[in-house]
This record gives sequence, C-alpha cells and structure tokens, in this order.
Amino acid sequence: MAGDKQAETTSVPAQAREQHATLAEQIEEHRFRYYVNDAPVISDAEFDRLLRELEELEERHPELRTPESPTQKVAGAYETEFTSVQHRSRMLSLDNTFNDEDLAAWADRIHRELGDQAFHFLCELKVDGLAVNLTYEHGRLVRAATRGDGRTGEDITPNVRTIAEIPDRLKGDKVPDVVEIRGEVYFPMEKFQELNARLVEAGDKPFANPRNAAAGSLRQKDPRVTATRPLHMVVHGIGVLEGYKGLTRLSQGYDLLKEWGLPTSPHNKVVDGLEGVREFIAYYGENRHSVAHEIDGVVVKLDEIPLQGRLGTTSRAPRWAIAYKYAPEEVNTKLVNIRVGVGRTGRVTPYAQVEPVTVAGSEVEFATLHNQDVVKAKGVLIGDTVVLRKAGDVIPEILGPVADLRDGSEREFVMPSECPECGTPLRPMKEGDVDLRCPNARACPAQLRERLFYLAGRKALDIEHFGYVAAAALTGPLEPEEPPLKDEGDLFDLTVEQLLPIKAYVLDQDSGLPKRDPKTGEEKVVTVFANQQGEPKKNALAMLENIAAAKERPLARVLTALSIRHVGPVAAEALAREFRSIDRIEQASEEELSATEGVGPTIAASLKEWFAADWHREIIRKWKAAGVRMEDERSGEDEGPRPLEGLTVVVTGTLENFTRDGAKEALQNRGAKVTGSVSKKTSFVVVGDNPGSKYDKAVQLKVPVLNEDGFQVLLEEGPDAAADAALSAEE
Ligand SMILES: NC(=O)c1ccc[n+]([C@@H]2O[C@H](COP(=O)([O-])OP(=O)(O)OC[C@H]3O[C@@H](n4cnc5c(N)ncnc54)[C@H](O)[C@@H]3O)[C@@H](O)[C@H]2O)c1
Ligand SMILES: [Zn+2]
Repeated sequence: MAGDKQAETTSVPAQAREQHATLAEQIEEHRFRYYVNDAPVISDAEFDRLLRELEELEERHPELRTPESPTQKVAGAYETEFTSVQHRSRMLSLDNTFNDEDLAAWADRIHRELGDQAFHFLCELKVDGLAVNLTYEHGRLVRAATRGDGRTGEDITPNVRTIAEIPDRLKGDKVPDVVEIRGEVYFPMEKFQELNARLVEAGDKPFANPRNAAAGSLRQKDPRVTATRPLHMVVHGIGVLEGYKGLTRLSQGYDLLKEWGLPTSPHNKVVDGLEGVREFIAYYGENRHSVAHEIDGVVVKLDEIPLQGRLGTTSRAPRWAIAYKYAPEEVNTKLVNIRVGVGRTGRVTPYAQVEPVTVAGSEVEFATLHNQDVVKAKGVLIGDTVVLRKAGDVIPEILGPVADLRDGSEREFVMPSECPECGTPLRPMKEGDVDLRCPNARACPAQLRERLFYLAGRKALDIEHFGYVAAAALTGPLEPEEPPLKDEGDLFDLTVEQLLPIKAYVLDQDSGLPKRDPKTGEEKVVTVFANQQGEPKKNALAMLENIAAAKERPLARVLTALSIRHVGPVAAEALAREFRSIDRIEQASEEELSATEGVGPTIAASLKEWFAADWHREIIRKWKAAGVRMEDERSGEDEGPRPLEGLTVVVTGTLENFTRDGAKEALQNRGAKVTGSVSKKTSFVVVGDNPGSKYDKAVQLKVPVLNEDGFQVLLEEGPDAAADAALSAEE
C-alpha cells in the first residue's frame, strides 16, 4: 500500500465513502435486530464478515475510521423499554481472530510490549450467550444490566433475580464494598426446542437459536416470564472492585468469585505460553459439545492484572485479551421444501430440503425433521429462511425460522396421508404413535430398497458392489416394468439375464430422489448393470459373485439381514448363540425367546410377529432352497463336545482366575446357558467373593452352589462331578 501518509493527505474516493456508509448502516441495522429485537436476520458469521469488510475498508482509508464508526464502538445504545443504567467501569467487546497466525501476532505484540516481564495466559471458553453485568454492594445484588454500548446498559435486575444460580447475597465474610461481575447468560441447547414448541403453540414467534432465546428470555418486560425459562450463567470477568485488596491474577479472581457463590467455568486453564493456548484451542475444537453451553470460540487473556493495565484498551476492546473463533456451526439458508422419506421399517419421516450451504466443512442440502410434530414444534414454514446447524458428525438440523424475513409467501407443511412411493394410506403403527408408517412392508419400493441396502451393508451380509444404486435398480426400475425383486426372497436366485435390461434413475441416498445431470438438469437414467454393448458390467458380475458368497455368512448376519424390527447385530448374535438355527428360533416360544440373555420381551414379540407373516416365511424357504446357511455349525474354538448342554448357570461375585465375561464364555463354549437371575431351573450358581443376593437366593431355592474350585470341576469334569463338589446348601 502507498502508506498512511498518503492516505491522510488524499481525500477518500467518493465510491469508498459511499461503500462505507452503506456497510455502516447495514451493520447498525443488524445490531439493532440482534440486540434490541433478539431476532437477527443474518448469521453471526455473515455479520462478522460485514464488520471485517468495514475494517478492511478503513484500513485502506483511515480517514473513514471516525469514533462513530461501528468498528470503534461496542454495539450501540438504543432506546428500549428498559431503564438505562451506567456501568461503573466500561464493558468491552473482544477483538477476534480466526486463525493461528493472527493469534501468534497478538501474542508477539504482548511479548514486545511487556519486554522481559513474566506472564501467563488464561484460557477460557467463549460462551455463546448474552453479556450481563452484576453489581454487588456489600455482598448484595443491587443491579443487573445488559452491556448496551459498554457505558450504558439496560436495567434487567428483576429478570436476573429469577436465575437460580445467581446469588442474591455473596457468601463468606470477606465480601467487597462494591464489585461488578461480568458474565454470559445462556439458554441450554437441549431445552431450546421445547421453548419454541411452547411459543408456537401460543401463537408467538419462535426463536432462531438458543442465543436469541437467552437474550429474548432475559429481556422480558414481565420477569415472571423470564422465571419460566431455563437460563444459566457463567461469569468471566470483574469490573470495578472496591474494598478488596491484593488481587493480582484474574484466575485468583475466579477462585474468589467461586467462593462467593458465583457460577464460574470449570474449564478455565492457566498456561505458560502460546503452545498451551494452542492445545486448549485444539482440545475444545474437538470437544466442543462436551460443555453444558454452546461455545463459539476460546478467549485468551493475560492473567496478571497489573500487566493488563499496562496494555490498556482500545475504544471497543481490551488489548490484553483476544477471542479465537471456531468455524461457525450455524448458517442461514432457505427452506426450499419439506419432503417425506420412507425408511426400512416403513416409518415416514419429513425432512428438509434447503438451498445447499457449506457448514462445518461440508455441503448440506438435507436436514432431518423427525416427524410432523417436530416440524410444528420448530415453527418452520416452507419458504422460510432458517437457521441450520451442523455440529460435528451430527446429522444437520434446523434450529428455527428467521421469522422477521417472512413475506407471506411461506406455507405450512402438511403431512401426506399416502405413501409417496407406493400410494398406500399411511397409519400409525400403534394407536397414539406420532410416527406414521407405510403398512405395505412387502412391496413398497422404498421399504424394499432400504431393506436391501441394509441387507448388503457391513453389519449384515456385507455384499460388495451391492450399493444403493443396485438396491434401487432392483426394486424400482423404469424398465422392465416388473422389478426383478418383489421382496428379498429371490435375491439369491438373481441371474445376469435379469440384470441386463434394467434401466433406472440413479437415486441419491440421502433423499431417495433421482440425481440430475448438472448440465441439462434432467434426471439421470442409466442401464445399471450393462455397458453400451449390452454386456454385463464388471461390477454387476462381481455383485452376483458376492451375493453367492454371502450364502455362507454366519447365522447372526443372516438374521440381521432380515430387517426384523429390534433385531440388530447384537440381538442377532445373542439369538444365534442361543438357538443356533433359524428353525429353532422360529419354533421357540415367546417365553423362551425373551428369557435369552440380550433378547428380552420386545425383541421376542417382534420375532413372533415377523414369523407370523407368510411372505416372511417364504423368504426363509427361498433362501434355504438357494443354499443360504441357516444354521451355525459348531466350529472354531467351541468345536467339540458340549458337556454342559442343557445346564443353566448363574455366576455372581468376583472370581480369582476368571473375569465375569471369561467365566461366561467358558460355560457357553461348553454348551451351558448363562443367565442373570437365580430360579428353580438354575442348575448351578457359581459364587466368587462378595456374591450378594444371588447367593442367598440359591440357598433359599436349594440350588447347588459352586465356589471357584467347584467351578473348575464343572468345567473340567462335568456336572456330575460338580454336584459332588457343590457346597451343601445348609452351610
Ligand atoms: N447476526 C447478527 O445480525 C449479529 C448482529 C450483531 C452481533 N452479532 C454477533 O454477536 C456477537 C457479539 O459481538 P461482540 O461485539 O459482543 O463480540 P463477541 O461476542 O465476539 O465478543 C465479546 C463478548 O464475548 C463475551 N464472552 C463470552 N465468553 C467470554 C469469556 N470467557 N470472557 C470474556 N468475554 C466472553 C462477552 O460477553 C463479550 O462481550 C458476535 O458473535 C456477532 O457475530 C450478530
Ligand atoms: Zn409405501
């Protein structure tokens, strides 16, 4: 750049002046919406971008940086319905950094200014809430105020008094004459949806996110309303302090605040240098959601109070502190449509289709909405600008609408009464269920597609080259008219001749919608399994080979592949271990099933229901005929005789030479059944140290009790020898 000298002498071009005025006006408007209405219409990241743009403009034209510029002020002083109050010492904002380079530059500046003075950094979490100042005189809370423009805030004392964790009186006998305590009031994320549901129900505007909910709840004319809101506070600063001597470190100050009964953060950490700061930043970047409140970054402060004074402040922020901001998790986008998808079990769930946005590093186009009640509770309308949140690996979610941007063209979502894929009227599974289901389990193309996709997945038969596209093509092709699979029964009989003519849309896995050609916008149609010469693609052949190979999978995987409700891989393992064949599972009584460890009554009922349907039993019959393994051989480590077959054993207390699982496994490998509770049917109870009530029960029911030696006898010599080695029940 040409240097500041020149900028001072040349006048600012009209265009830059105009751009400055426009930006400043926009920023002021957004601040008003944010601080006064508690209803911003742009995301924080967008707001920060505007402010940065203004800063850069002023960087190039320093004459524009007047004291009135939004870059030089702490938010603003507004006429509101609250009484104004003066803070005794100013409440400042914080300078922001978004990368390590700027952070290091800040630390360098401190080193330069302080020369060879030793100092420490105090690392804190940046609480995403609203700033509040508490004034205590002689230990009594006399005033609570918002930050306002930093000098004058709004008096919200009665509202703040409703927050349980803010003490009316400071604890202890060493309380100062006057102290100003700064902190952040926040609204917990997990309570947010509940609040919006209540507001929508009452015909009020829902909040766009928890931060706005905190501000809106605290800034209520009627403190009784505030009292109904689950507000919390974290304190993170001290303003004026009179009548208390000897405080030299801010971290000590926090200890003091804690003694006085104020809610300090358990996450604060004092470190020696920049490396420690970086570790803190990295740790909470990874563990952002391990904290009770939302955080939008980390605040790094100089811990030594006298040195803070030496560095001083600018008109809007201290020089001795800086905020390091994490990548935003919230963005604003348009809710284009609410669609419904049909899942593997027929559950019909609405989901949001939004204008694609990048958030937390990935592009998002769909967000879950769970069910029609959730849509209502969130208060979103189709066409709304909404706040979308993508937190870590969690599925993207819509927080709430930006109601102030509505223009009347938005419309309410209506849950369809028929399945979007097969037209069957939807109904709740059980009376009173919120979730609606498509009852056409067998032939609904959506359900079959999802079941096949699951069946071929890692947890079930693990069939490579059998992905979502294949599942869709086999169940809902454009050509031929009849899909080769009407249910999963014919899966193992598929032939290459059946595959070749199949033409289908390429369905998107997230939405189940056809993918479109990016150029023409037309839905993509492909011959899924044949190349242009009409020969089978390599993938198609590999898929068929892998389907054939899947016939050899162990029983647990076959069971999982059947998509029986509640029978996931874990329950399937338990069933396979206990019954060892699909026939025995089918024949077992509901009592026998639910007595199986790891199974229980819900799964037992679900199994009975599943086997009751003809078309399900037909699947089993066809799979058997095709050679699918429906029985586990005794192989591997549990090969050989099963000397304990038919016994039921309970293990209790601590054994010396076995862990609990080890003991269980030793028994199961020999064919015994291990259960958790003692009954008359129990063959043996094995007791270690501190056995507890199961021992008493065994004695009471006269079940033979084995100590660890007796247990060894059971394993090595069998039940008869063990019976001789049993402790007599009278002992
Ligand atoms: N979306 C919009 O339209 C809009 C408009 C205005 C402001 N905003 C947002 O509001 C925020 C407020 O801006 P700002 O100027 O107050 O700056 P800021 O929020 O970035 O930083 C200053 C504030 O951080 C708070 N804070 C949280 N934890 C702290 C801790 N441990 N120690 C010290 N302070 C802590 C303090 O209350 C302090 O006032 C920004 O994130 C901005 O994006 C958004
Ligand atoms: Zn259907």
